[in-house]
Amino acid sequence: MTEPVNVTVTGAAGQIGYALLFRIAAGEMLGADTPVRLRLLEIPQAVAAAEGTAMELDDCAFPTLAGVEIFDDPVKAFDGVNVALLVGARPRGAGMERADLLEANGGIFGPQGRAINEGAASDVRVLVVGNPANTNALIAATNAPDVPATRFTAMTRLDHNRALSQVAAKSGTPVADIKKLTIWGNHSASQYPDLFHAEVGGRPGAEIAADRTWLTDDFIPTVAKRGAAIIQARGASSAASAANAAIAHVRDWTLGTPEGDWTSAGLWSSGEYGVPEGLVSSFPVTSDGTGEWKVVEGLEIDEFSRTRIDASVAELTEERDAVRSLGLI
Ligand SMILES: NC(=O)C1=CN([C@@H]2O[C@H](COP(=O)(O)OP(=O)(O)OC[C@H]3O[C@@H](n4cnc5c(N)ncnc54)[C@H](O)[C@@H]3O)[C@@H](O)[C@H]2O)C=CC1
Ligand SMILES: O=C([O-])CC(=O)C(=O)O
Repeated sequence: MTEPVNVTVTGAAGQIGYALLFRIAAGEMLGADTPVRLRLLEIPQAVAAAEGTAMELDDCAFPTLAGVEIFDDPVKAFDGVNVALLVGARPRGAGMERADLLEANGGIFGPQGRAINEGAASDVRVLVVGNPANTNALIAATNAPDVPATRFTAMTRLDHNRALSQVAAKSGTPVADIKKLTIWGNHSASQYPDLFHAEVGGRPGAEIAADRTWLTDDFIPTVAKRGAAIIQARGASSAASAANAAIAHVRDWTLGTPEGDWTSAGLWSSGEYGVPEGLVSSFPVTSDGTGEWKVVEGLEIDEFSRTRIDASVAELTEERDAVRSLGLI
């Protein structure tokens, strides 16, 4: 067995945390040969609940689980961290404006970014799940100036999986035969799920996208508003599907994406596809298993897609400007 990997999960006592921790401990994220040491970060009021989850983790007797520790201090929780899953965030409360939400989350992701800067292992990889995920990743990255900004990513894998499932239902093609879908932009209702470069059972995605009524009135809004639809139906936001997407994001990042396919992730832009440098935006990405995401290059973006990508990027720019004016970055 190799040396255990330190995995810190914030918001560990929340609903995504409960769906996530057991699968990480079972080896589904980093592989069955890689032991993990779980480090759970919670706010003081939720530490007791996290302790209950740790007891259950013990009771599973996972061979890949090398230990569980619980913290209410980010400096301690991120000391020596290799993989950080930033799930805990401040949900939007009644009467809260967007700026209030950004400010409240700045109070979480700023200190967490500084703690990662101070104590993380040199190979640290960070996935931000807590909303607004892209801008929270931007805040954390900006507060960690000694860690490469490309190590901070935001989760759009759930949107990617939702898009796969919608295309499978529309085309009658198994999910396994749908490749090269892309989520562009923000993890919000402005995101753009792009079918034009996809392969659907060996046929070009553009053939399915040719049904413009389905594309614009059904596919795009269904994917973009799926989070709200789940909340409406379940009375709580997506948890098991979000945990599943987080595991897939980290697994592909560290172990590699399948040959002949790509996935979607929110990455620190270096100007690809006209997305201003320093925004955390979703792109089509591959990984060769060396722990670096690469943006897929050279895709042709037509007018239809350009307008939608630009609209989502404009929203990211507004969020960036808002957190800048609040002094959070
Ligand atoms: N990017 C994506 O695709 C998705 C993102 N989300 C977001 O993930 C986040 C978590 O969702 P749930 O687990 O359902 O929420 P939840 O409310 O069940 O759990 C959040 C947990 O975070 C903890 N927390 C709050 N502040 C913290 C801090 N400073 N440090 C450590 N822990 C802290 C809370 O005590 C709570 O236990 C939300 O922001 C949600 O909107 C949810 C689904 C998909
Ligand atoms: O919409 C929400 O609050 C939760 C979320 O991010 C999603 O399910 O995509």
